[in-house]
This record gives sequence, structure tokens and C-alpha cells, in this order.
Amino acid sequence: EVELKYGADRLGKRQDPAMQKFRENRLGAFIHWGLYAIPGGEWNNKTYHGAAEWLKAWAKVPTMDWLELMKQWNPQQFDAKKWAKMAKEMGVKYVKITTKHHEGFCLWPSKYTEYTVANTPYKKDILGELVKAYNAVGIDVHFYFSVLDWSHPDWRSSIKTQEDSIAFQRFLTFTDNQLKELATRYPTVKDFWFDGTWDASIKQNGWWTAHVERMLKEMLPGVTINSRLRADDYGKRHFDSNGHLMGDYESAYERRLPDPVKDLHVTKWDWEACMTIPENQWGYHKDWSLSYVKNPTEVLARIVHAVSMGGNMVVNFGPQPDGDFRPEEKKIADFIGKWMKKNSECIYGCDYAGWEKQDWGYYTRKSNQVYMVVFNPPYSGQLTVKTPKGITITTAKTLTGEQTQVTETTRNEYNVSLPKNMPQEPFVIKLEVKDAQKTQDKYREALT
Ligand SMILES: COc1ccc([C@@H]2N[C@@H](C)[C@@H](O)[C@H]2O)cc1
Repeated sequence: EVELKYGADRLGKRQDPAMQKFRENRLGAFIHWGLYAIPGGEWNNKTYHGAAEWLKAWAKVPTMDWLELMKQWNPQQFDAKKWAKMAKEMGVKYVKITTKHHEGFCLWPSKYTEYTVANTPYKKDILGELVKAYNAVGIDVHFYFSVLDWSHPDWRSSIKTQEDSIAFQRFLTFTDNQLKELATRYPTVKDFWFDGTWDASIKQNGWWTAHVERMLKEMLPGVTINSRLRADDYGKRHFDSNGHLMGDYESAYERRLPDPVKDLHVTKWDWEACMTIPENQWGYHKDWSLSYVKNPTEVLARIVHAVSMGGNMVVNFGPQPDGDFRPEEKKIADFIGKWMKKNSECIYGCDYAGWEKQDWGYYTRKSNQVYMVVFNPPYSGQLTVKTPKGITITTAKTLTGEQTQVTETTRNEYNVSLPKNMPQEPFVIKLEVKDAQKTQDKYREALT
């Protein structure tokens, strides 16, 4: 191992109550809301197919022109209590809110920049109202924060000159001030999810990323920090030069998931994935017909896939400029919520089962209960289950209590029969398992 001053502060998974809550939450929602919602992917009558929250870049809009959008920021339909009700009914345990995206517009009245809600027709502290409303219904609030800030004259993507270096140090101080402001104004925040940290300027200042993690953990004991903030002494990101995960959980799975067979290494650490409902839209885009939009079951499958590999999943919502949600997003939230009401036992507090993935769906586990979440019921009517050595299945029944047949077909292999009245949506079979020390082994290996 190499000597590091700004590498991982800890080895292995955090086991304190705050991290256990983060992990057991499992299902979260992302809110991407900013000035970009106003143009919704269209600029000067041209529609851009790229991510709507990056429109400023696609349409090459000068910063001052872009920030003129503040004059139109007046979401008359915004009602934090309605947003909290929607999240509660969807079954999410936490919501990650874009406090400031790359555009530099702040949803809270920051005193370190003029580009905030306070200087818009709306005036009020949107972030404060959301923190209060989500917390009031028992939902944790996480802050998304973009270090990259297109509105700030001292931002640099690379440090080429002494002037760059002096400006960038001013920028890092500005960023420290905003982070301290957020931690002070909203002390119930449970997590900071950093983005916009891929540039050389940040990689060259790994010390600063370590300082931010330590500063926030000092101000807010228990707070969790994503790996994407972190660069070590040599600019290595997420995992330090000794291969140790920095921050409290890996945050590299954005719009993609680890493979349930080839990527089992991710089960060794905490991780959180995030996903969009269209192919790639985080902020509000007027026209969702431009790319594939996942159906509710596809969204559900990604949630279960993440939990089955010991990760969290955050489903993204991009609210409209008026502060209401588009119908497609309300439908997804409603479907997930209805499914979670019946089946959340296989999600909350669950983890990787350590069993070999089968085609019919995913396993999740909570203590000695293994859940089979069935997405693809087979024509054979039999669900193949392969148990690890020494593990036997005692019972199998649906969450509605219907017993299903368990037949041992060979050593450590079983057929679990499909329930008689099969639901017309993904369903769960709960297995009681036994760690059988002495199993009389009546099976014979074929001599080949
Ligand atoms: C350079 O590619 C990207 C892609 C997405 C992002 C941002 N991360 C997501 C969580 C959204 O905030 C997206 O704008 C930034 C840079």
C-alpha cells in the first residue's frame, strides 16, 4: 500500500446507526429542479435531445443569458406538502434534492451568491420548505450538491496558470461557505451527494475533498457522503490508490447497474444507484417522446436488482416549472407505491442473499428469510432455486400467505412451484431457510 494523506478514512462498511438507516432505507427519490425546468430542453425554438439540465451547454447559452431565467422562476403550483405526500405514498424512505446543479442557481437563499430563489419572483426558501415537509412525514432528506458551478467566475475545470490557481482557491472557499451554510440552516440533512467533481481542477485538489468530508462529518455527526466527492493525493476518484472506497458508499452507478453474476464484488461495500425514467433526462424536458421511457415494471425491476446486490436505488423526478409533476412521473410513483404497500418486506432492510441468480428474478434477504422476487414466471411452473452448501429450505409461501410446493430435485437444488392464483404483476415468495449442519447426502456425483 502507498502512504496517503487524503485516501479512505475507514476500511469496510460503516456500522453506526445513521449508516444502518441509510442502508435499510434502500429506496429513494431524486428531485432535479432548477432554472433548466423553465426552457425544458428547448432554446430559441430549437429542441435539444440531450439531458435538459445540461441545456445551457448544448445550446451554448452565455451565463448571463441563462441566469435571466431567474426572472421567470415563480412555481405557483409548488406545494411542499403535496410533494411529501407523493413521496410517502410511493414508499421512498429518503429524497435527494438538487440544492444547486451545475447552473449555479440555489434552491435556498444562499448569502454567498445572488443566484438564488431569494432573488426571483417566488422569493421563498424552497429547500427549507421541502426539508420541513419531507421530515414531517418521516422521510429523510439528502442534498445533491454540484461542485462544478457554471455561474461562478472563479470556477476552473483545469489549473493552467497562477491566476487559475488563485481564482480556484477562492472558488473552493466559496464552496466551503455554501456547504457550511447548508449544514447550518438544515441540520436534519442526512447525506451529501456530490456531483460535478470529475474535472482536473478537483482531482488536483484531493486534499480539499477530504477536508469537505471531514468538515461535514464534524458539523453533522452521522451524515453520509458519497464516493463521487472524493479524490486522493494522486487524483484517484471513488477508490483511493490502495483500492479502498472513499466516502461512505459507492455512487458510480448512474443510469446503469452492476451485473448480478459478473459484478458480485460490489456486495462487499455499500453503494447507491440512481436512475432516470426516460433514457437520460434528470431535469424537466418538455418532450419525452424523444427517447425510450421505462414502464413501471422496468423501474421496479431496477429497484429490486439494486437491493438484490446490497445497494440502494434512487428514482429520479424532474418537476415542471410550475412546481407540479408530469403525469408520467405521477403514474410511476403510484405504481411503485401500490406494489410497495404489498411487498416492501422484500426491500426495506434487505440485502444481498448470496445465492446464485436465476432467470425468474431476484433474491433479497433479511436475517434468515430469503425473498424470491419473481419477474419472469417460467412455463415449467417450477422456480429453480440453488442453495449454498449446507443451506436447506424449510417453507415457501407468498406474502399473502399462500403455501407453495418445495421439492428437492438434487443436492442443493429445489423446485419451488408457482402459486396457484398467480398475481398479474411481479410477486414475492418468502423462504424460511435452515443452516443444516448435518445433511444426510443421498445424492451421488456422476463419474465423468
Ligand atoms: C459528463 O456527463 C455527465 C452526466 C450526468 C451528469 C449529472 N449527474 C446526474 C445525477 C445529473 O445531475 C446529471 O446532470 C453530469 C455529467
